[in-house]
Amino acid sequence: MNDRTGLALSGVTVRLGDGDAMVTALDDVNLTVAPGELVAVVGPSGAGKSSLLAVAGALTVPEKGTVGVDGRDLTGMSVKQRAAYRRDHIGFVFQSGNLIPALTSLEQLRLVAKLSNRRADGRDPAELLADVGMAHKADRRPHQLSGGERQRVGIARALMGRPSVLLVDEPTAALDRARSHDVVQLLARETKESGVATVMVTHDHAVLEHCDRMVEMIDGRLSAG
Ligand SMILES: Nc1ncnc2c1ncn2[C@@H]1O[C@H](COP(=O)(O)OP(=O)(O)OP(=O)(O)O)[C@@H](O)[C@H]1O
Repeated sequence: MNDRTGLALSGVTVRLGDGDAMVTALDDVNLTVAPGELVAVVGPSGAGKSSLLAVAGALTVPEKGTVGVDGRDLTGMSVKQRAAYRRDHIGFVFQSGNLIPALTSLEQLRLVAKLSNRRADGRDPAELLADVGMAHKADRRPHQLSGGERQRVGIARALMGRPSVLLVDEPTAALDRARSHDVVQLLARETKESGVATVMVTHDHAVLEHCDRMVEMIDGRLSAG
């Protein structure tokens, strides 16, 4: 964890579509997120928030600019290198938890351990499940869990490989107010404890109090909120 410097996007420009339908989804975006920091990204629909997560997670490569994770620039990597880097250093949490229907909570985490090359220094699935308050539901499958519980398992799964960067897309979209606070509080705590640089896209202004910082995205440009 000592060689961590977090996430650094510099001069990132992403264009999507082609011809007349070309859209500048990200326009010269700069963003740094330190290890242990939780940064919220807000902004209207179509502003470029998903595009930001996609470049930060090495799912897409920007037309211009650099995307650094712990000082390594992801934009110069081959597709294969990026996939490996993503698997080993970046965690994703999606709106609905995106869990595998047939697997229990514990099995969701064990599967990650099995697929990862970094098994030796990964987290212990049962311990991590206990950390996120889900030990008592280790044997439940996703359809037997509430939305908030599914998110907890999704967060634990994303942290299994000790990622440097955690990318979270609308984690409270399907949750009521109390559950939303619980889930973002958990994210804030895990961010600190595991020293991960976390970016959370949200429409939910009620949960911003748990974040270290907020930035606003409008028309592909980022400004301090
Ligand atoms: N594959 C694509 N081809 C062309 N344009 C696209 C494509 N994907 C997204 N866009 C456009 O790029 C811009 C940014 O989209 P993006 O999905 O990043 O916004 P967003 O802030 O995440 O929106 P939302 O809050 O609705 O999810 C929008 O104008 C969108 O219409």
